[in-house]
Amino acid sequence: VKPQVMLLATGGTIAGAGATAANSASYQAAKVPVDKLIAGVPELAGVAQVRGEQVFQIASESFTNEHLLTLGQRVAALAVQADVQGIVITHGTDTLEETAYFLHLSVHTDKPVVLVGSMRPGTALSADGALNLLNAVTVAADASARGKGVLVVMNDEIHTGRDVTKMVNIKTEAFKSPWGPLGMVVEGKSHWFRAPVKRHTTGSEFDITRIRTLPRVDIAYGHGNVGDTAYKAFAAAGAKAVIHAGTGNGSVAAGVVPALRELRAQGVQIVRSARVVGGGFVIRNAEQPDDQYDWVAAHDLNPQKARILTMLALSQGADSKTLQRQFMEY
Ligand SMILES: NC(=O)CC[C@H](N)C(=O)O
Repeated sequence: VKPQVMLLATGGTIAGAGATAANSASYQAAKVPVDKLIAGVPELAGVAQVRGEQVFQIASESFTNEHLLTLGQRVAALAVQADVQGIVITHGTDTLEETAYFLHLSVHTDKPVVLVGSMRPGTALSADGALNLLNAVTVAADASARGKGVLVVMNDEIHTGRDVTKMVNIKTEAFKSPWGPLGMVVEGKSHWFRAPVKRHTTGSEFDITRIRTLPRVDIAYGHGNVGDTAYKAFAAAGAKAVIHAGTGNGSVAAGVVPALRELRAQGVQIVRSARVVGGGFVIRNAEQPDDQYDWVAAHDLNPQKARILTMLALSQGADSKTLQRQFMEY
C-alpha cells in the first residue's frame, strides 16, 4: 500500500487561473479548489494515497498571524494521526518561506511536512505546478525525508524551510537557499546531499499546540536618506520588536540610532538583520555595539524570517539574551 499523504491547500498561484495559456504572469491566484488540484495530477496516485483539505484559498501576501496559527495547529493535529505519513501544503510563493520557517520552528513532528507552490498558474503554457506538486508528494511520502524539518520543494529542488527564500520572481527558479538546497527530486526519487544542523521541529523549544497569539513584530527597511519615522510608528502601534532590514552587515544609519536606543529603553526589542538578498550575515557587535545597546543580531536570517523567530520567542516571554541565543540556535 502507498503511504498516506494529507494535502492542505491554502491558495497561491499553484491554485491560480489565467484567461489564456499565454498568461504566465497576469492571472488570479487562489482559484482552483484542492480536489481539482489533486485530480489534475493523476500521477499522484502512483506515489501516495492523497487526501485533500482546503484550509484557506488566498494569495500568500495576505497571510496573517492568525493564518499561521490556524495552519500550524492543523498540521500539528494531522501529524499525530497514525493514518498520516506525510503532509503537503500548497501555498502562494510570496510568503511561503515565512510559513515554512514558522512550521519548522513550532510543529513537533518527525513526519515530512513539505510546502510547495508554483510560479505559473495551471492554465499557462509550461505550468510548473503539476510537477512541483508531484515532487512535493513524492518527498512527503518518502521515509528518507523524516526528521529533516519542514521542507520546500520547488523546481526539482528540496530546500529546508529555514534557509529557503524567494529570490527571483516571474522565473520558475524562484527559490534559493543561501547555503544550498538539501537535495533534488527527480522522477519519483529523492536525492539528499545535506541535512539541517540548526534546531527545529522535535528539537524546538517552541510548540504550536501551546501558542494562542503572536505578538506584533514589524520590519523597517534601511536605505539611503532613511529616517526614524517607521521605527517609531511601529512601536507606537504596539510592536514588541522591530526588525531592522539593515543595509550591508545590518548597519544602522547614524540618524536612526538614537530612536532605536530610545525604543529599546522603552522595552521594544531591536533586531538587526540585513536587506541583502544573496544571504545576509549579521555579526553581534560588528557595525553596532549590540552589547551596549542591548540589541539582537539576526545572524543569517533575512528580515522576514527574523520576524517569525522573534514572534515565537516573544510569545513565550524571551528577553534580549534569550532572543540572541535563539537567533544562534535556530
Ligand atoms: N507565485 C505565486 O504563488 C504568487 C501568487 C501570490 N502573490 C501568492 O503569493 O499567493
